[in-house]
Amino acid sequence: MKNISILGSTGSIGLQTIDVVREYKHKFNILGLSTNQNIDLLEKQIHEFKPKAVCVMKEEKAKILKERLINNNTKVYTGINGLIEIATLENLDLMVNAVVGTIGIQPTISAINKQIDIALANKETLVSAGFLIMKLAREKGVKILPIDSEHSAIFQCIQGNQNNTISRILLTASGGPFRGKQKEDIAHITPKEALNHPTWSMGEKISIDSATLINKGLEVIEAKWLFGIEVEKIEVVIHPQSIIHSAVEYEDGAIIAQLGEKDMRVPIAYALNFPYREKNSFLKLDFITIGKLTFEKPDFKTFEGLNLAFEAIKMGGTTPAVFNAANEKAVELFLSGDISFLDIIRLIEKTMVSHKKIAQPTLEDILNSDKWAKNYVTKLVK
Ligand SMILES: NC(=O)C1=CN([C@@H]2O[C@H](COP(=O)(O)OP(=O)(O)OC[C@H]3O[C@@H](n4cnc5c(N)ncnc54)[C@H](OP(=O)(O)O)[C@@H]3O)[C@@H](O)[C@H]2O)C=CC1
Ligand SMILES: CC(=O)[C@@H](O)[C@H](O)COP(=O)(O)O
Ligand SMILES: [Mn+2]
Repeated sequence: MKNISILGSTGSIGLQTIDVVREYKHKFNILGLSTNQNIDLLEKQIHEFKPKAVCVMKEEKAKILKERLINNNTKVYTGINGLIEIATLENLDLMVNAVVGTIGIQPTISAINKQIDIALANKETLVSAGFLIMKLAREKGVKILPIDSEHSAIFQCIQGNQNNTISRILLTASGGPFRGKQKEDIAHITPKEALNHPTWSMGEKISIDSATLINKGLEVIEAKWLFGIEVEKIEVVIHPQSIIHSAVEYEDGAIIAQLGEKDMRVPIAYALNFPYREKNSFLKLDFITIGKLTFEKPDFKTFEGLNLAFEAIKMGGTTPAVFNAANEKAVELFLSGDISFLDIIRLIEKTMVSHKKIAQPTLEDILNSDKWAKNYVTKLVK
């Protein structure tokens, strides 16, 4: 039995992780769960899995849940300290980080310090603090197992090839709901249109990131840290069918790709069962039904956010943290109807220009830069 905690168990990845646990009931025991505020769903999960402890980020919601669980053995925590508690519970073997945004940084670092392996969906954590996290994980001998579909694909393609040099990573992208559009076509699109992802069903924030192609920018940075590869060797390829989840080219010209249905439970199950592949009931890919797979160059002119991501990682230091934080805040403002779709990019750019980079940041510098960038974007919009 592997003891796991799921941070963000009420979200898209969280729920699919729960599904994976149901699929392999005999293999996993849930010790901890967490939500931002969805206590109704968390309560159902508590009754099903009887975890030792849960965290409800919002204090007022945590209070209500505590009252509902008066005769229950599950402990209810709240706030960032509560989230860290769930990430570091005694006897935990694996922490699944499925929260959205940089709130995931501190629990990840705390779990690594306790030598708990991480299954990581929360890409913002690596984009912002990748250098510190990967260094700490190496020092503590902790595994960071990717859940993000492209990174899981790359991770699968490098198994058994660790002694060979990668010449190129082919990072696939669906192109999002506005693939093929010009800037003027997307200037006035609504959140509903932007949330309509062509191939995946995901949480709101990542869906908007896919629409701006910033998701791919975040993923380039995530891949750099996870696989220790220069960004110059990462090529973004638009692949509208989302069947090839990414590929790795070696020096001899051989390209190894990972393919599969558009089902996040496959990379989640791989991370949870690593290094084993366990049988499951998930839908399998049928080549004949797919017919053909196509590829295109990304449109950097329309989707400038992708350029900004490359710029941010080349600048290094606290710049990727600022790029990420400005995006997080701008996406929130777009979803609440306060700014337009193209404002997302304008706000990130302005924030990056005004930022005074710290070249060798500590964790505190990164958390401060994150806070600064989010406040800066808020002020720009007021
Ligand atoms: N969805 C997908 O298919 C994929 C997602 N990812 C990445 O995985 C991560 C999660 O994405 P996704 O599942 O789509 O997101 P969702 O928005 O669906 O879920 C996020 C989860 O985190 C909780 N949460 C949100 N804000 C906070 C906060 N401030 N403090 C504590 N908990 C919080 C939510 O609680 P509540 O329910 O109360 O809102 C929810 O449980 C993201 O980093 C995303 O980029 C990567 C690849 C694919
Ligand atoms: C499922 C997954 O991993 C997402 O990150 C997905 O890749 C988003 O689709 P885009 O390729 O459109 O960004
Ligand atoms: Mn992805």
